[in-house]
Amino acid sequence: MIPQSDRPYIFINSAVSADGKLSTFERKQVKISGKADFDRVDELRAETDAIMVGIGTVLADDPSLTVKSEERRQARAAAGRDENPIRIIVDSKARTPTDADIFKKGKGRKIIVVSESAPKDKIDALSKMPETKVIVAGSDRVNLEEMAAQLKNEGINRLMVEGGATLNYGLISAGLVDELKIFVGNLIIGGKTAPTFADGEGFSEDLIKKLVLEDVERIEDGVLLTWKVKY
Ligand SMILES: NC(=O)C1=CN([C@@H]2O[C@H](COP(=O)(O)OP(=O)(O)OC[C@H]3O[C@@H](n4cnc5c(N)ncnc54)[C@H](O)[C@@H]3O)[C@@H](O)[C@H]2O)C=CC1
Ligand SMILES: Nc1nc(O)c(N)c(N[C@@H]2O[C@H](COP(=O)(O)O)[C@@H](O)[C@H]2O)n1
Repeated sequence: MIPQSDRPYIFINSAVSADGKLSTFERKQVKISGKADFDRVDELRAETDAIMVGIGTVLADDPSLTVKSEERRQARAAAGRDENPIRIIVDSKARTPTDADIFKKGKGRKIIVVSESAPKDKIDALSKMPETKVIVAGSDRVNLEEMAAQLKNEGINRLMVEGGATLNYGLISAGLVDELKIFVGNLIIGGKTAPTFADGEGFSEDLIKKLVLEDVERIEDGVLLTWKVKY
């Protein structure tokens, strides 16, 4: 586990259904959050240095990961920051499409984190995208600890992760997550193959992660839970 001083402060924000799912079994995006929760997420985005998702989320949702409020974008610009936080994709094999929305929507830096196993032509194509840097960490799959240290060197002190299920699990099992913000919405999605908050291989009983509850807040018909991760 790398010391917190050598990496950004990392928190995950996710919206789950009452049965803990992130999306449907077809991996179709679901509006779990209502207007008030999306606005809370927008404020969190505006306050962070960078936002990260896994390639699975890019291929499923094609998110732009921009700050939606004009006022918040202007406040960032007035403070000498880019209008949007740095948008980061964890993408071992460099599968990010060059026509993805993160390249088409909003200004600001993008970082694609790949492994040494990524095809060179794909890395070259991504490196040529405007305001985009490709970082290599790990041999076959992205090494998340190495990535976190490199992101600190890029000047990122506060990093917001927005899923998905595999990346959430990978970061938590690598001991890289400080805080979780989980909005539990008023719906049941169901499905044994639908992504949950943390998928991956799962922890054996002795390695299960324990959390400390920091806050509980009702937002419309859902609940926002804030937890710190115990290591
Ligand atoms: N409700 C919500 O708040 C959110 C829901 N989602 C949903 O989650 C689903 C996507 O989740 P996943 O398919 O699990 O994809 P993911 O977004 O977690 O990306 C997983 C990919 O990350 C890459 N990766 C590279 N190195 C890794 C490492 N060391 N550890 C872990 N991952 C690594 C791998 O290529 C892996 O396939 C979609 O259905 C999407 O709609 C995604 C984000 C937020
Ligand atoms: N906070 C939240 N609530 C939901 O109900 C959601 N479905 C998500 N999904 C995440 O938001 C991303 C879309 O971002 P853009 O609107 O394109 O900027 C999506 O990819 C998930 O990460 N989040």
